[in-house]
Amino acid sequence: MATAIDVRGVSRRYGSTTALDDVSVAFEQDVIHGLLGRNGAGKTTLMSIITAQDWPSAGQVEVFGQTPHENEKVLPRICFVREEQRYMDDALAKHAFQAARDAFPHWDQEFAEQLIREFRVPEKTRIKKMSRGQRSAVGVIIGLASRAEVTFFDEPYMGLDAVARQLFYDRLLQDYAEHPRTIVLSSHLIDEIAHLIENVVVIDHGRIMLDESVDELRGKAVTLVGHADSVAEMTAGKELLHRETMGRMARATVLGPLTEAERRRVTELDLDLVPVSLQQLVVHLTSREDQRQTQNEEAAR
Ligand SMILES: Nc1ncnc2c1ncn2[C@@H]1O[C@H](COP(=O)(O)OP(=O)(O)OP(=O)(O)O)[C@@H](O)[C@H]1O
Repeated sequence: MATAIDVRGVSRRYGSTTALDDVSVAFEQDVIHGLLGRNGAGKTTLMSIITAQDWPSAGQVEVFGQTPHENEKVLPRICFVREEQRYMDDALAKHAFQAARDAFPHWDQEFAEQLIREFRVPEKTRIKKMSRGQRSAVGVIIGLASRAEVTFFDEPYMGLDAVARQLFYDRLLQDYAEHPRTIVLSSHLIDEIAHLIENVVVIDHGRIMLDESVDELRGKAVTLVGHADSVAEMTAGKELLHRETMGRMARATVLGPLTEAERRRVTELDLDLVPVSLQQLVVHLTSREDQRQTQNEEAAR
């Protein structure tokens, strides 16, 4: 698979704050990536640098093999939709759509009009006067209809209500299936976007903690549900991520795939194997990685 975005040794300091600390990561082409991390982790900073809206203090970024900064060959191929998108003071939604139509070579006007109807965007209202959700919808529509080869959504859907959010996820997946492209969705709500993403990049304190395919990640743990004694037998000696009991029943998530023999025993014990929550897995793996990095730093001192 080809690489769409290559970030090498990127750091970004704002005064005494290190927003990104020697970040190296590659985003594969034509894949939906999740860029996950807690508040202040460095997600927006990383996206701003890749999309040439900010400069790194050190390191390099390439999009399709070229530096995006001040590069007219690359910039029209990148769309960055952010929650607090700024528009001209008296701009109406139709002005924002018109500007996007001019900026993005693959813009699909018919698709944009369909989305405007579906998201119920009042085209003749000043964007400044719109509700937060309506403003979010303007960004989401631009992100989808631009069909940019690399599209970043920086939590633009946070202002959307449940119906509009579902609509965004549905349209994103449908359109991506017909027009594959590189999409990066940033969020701190992992389970909310877990069904959309194929690859997970987790950032914390400006450092990459995890970069893995969702399938590989899910294969790293199993959740067992059934009689508490049977669950206890199967989880003995394993690293436990989560356990809850409900009367005589238990539900436990353990790290590590099961062997063939263990799988047979699971069937004998009449236990159910259910999909693992990506959120639990990411939280666990990143806190473990965090401890490891802290220990390494202490050892180096
Ligand atoms: N322009 C700036 N000036 C000073 N500090 C900044 C600036 N932009 C970001 N930071 C700091 O850099 C760190 C990373 O911020 P960033 O916005 O990238 O995080 P984030 O992961 O997008 O967070 P959130 O999920 O809360 O949006 C934070 O500590 C933030 O305070």
